[in-house]
Amino acid sequence: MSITEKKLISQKILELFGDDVNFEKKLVLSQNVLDGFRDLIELCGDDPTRDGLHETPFRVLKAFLEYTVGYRENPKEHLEKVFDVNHQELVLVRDIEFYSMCEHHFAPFFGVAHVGYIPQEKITGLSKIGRMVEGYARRFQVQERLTNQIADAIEEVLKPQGTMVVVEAKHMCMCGRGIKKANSSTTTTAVRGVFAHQADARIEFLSLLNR
Ligand SMILES: Nc1nc2c(ncn2[C@@H]2O[C@H](COP(=O)(O)OP(=O)(O)OP(=O)(O)O)[C@@H](O)[C@H]2O)c(=O)[nH]1
Ligand SMILES: [Zn+2]
Repeated sequence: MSITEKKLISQKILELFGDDVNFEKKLVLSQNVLDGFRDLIELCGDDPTRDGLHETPFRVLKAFLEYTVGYRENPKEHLEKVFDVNHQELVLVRDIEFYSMCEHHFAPFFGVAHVGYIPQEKITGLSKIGRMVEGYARRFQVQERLTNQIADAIEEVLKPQGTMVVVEAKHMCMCGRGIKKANSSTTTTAVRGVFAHQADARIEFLSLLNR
């Protein structure tokens, strides 16, 4: 790579991490990552210097920062905007779309989360539940952990009577490679408080979901 190209790449990395206190470390890591992606392209059988692929390693680096933006926030904090409203029945926010990254293959998995809770004293803004889901999804994940983290965040911040989360997702690592089951999808649940102890509460949640 020419000196001009190296300078250009350092400039782009500076734009990404210029404000970061660990800039020097991130510069070295980024350069290593770019070298790694170039090697990967070559290993797969293509030429990393050809026109269409030349800028791909940097694009992939940027895309990965976007897939994992959740590491750079505390998703629970979104829920902390609470209101004291006397509502003692189920609040269900359904079909919250998310896009996550399987930690085993770095392949996407995506779908919807349905998040329900029965408040005690506090409720939160509905959009904040979506923001919290996004914060946990945008990491290297497995679906079960994602499901539990969503439930635990609601429990910890809102201290409700109970929380129930259902996550439905499609895993590209099962569709496009490996076992290649393109139509398969996975459903996971997490229940806390009254949802763990009372079948009626779970039935109400599921019947609303299946309407
Ligand atoms: N439980 C769970 N498993 C997942 C998730 N995402 C991917 N996996 C699984 O992680 C497992 C990794 O298995 P390994 O045998 O180590 O890897 P592999 O040889 O690539 O496996 P195959 O996918 O079967 O080809 C696979 O069975 C995946 O289906 C997830 O969110 N939850
Ligand atoms: Zn996977």
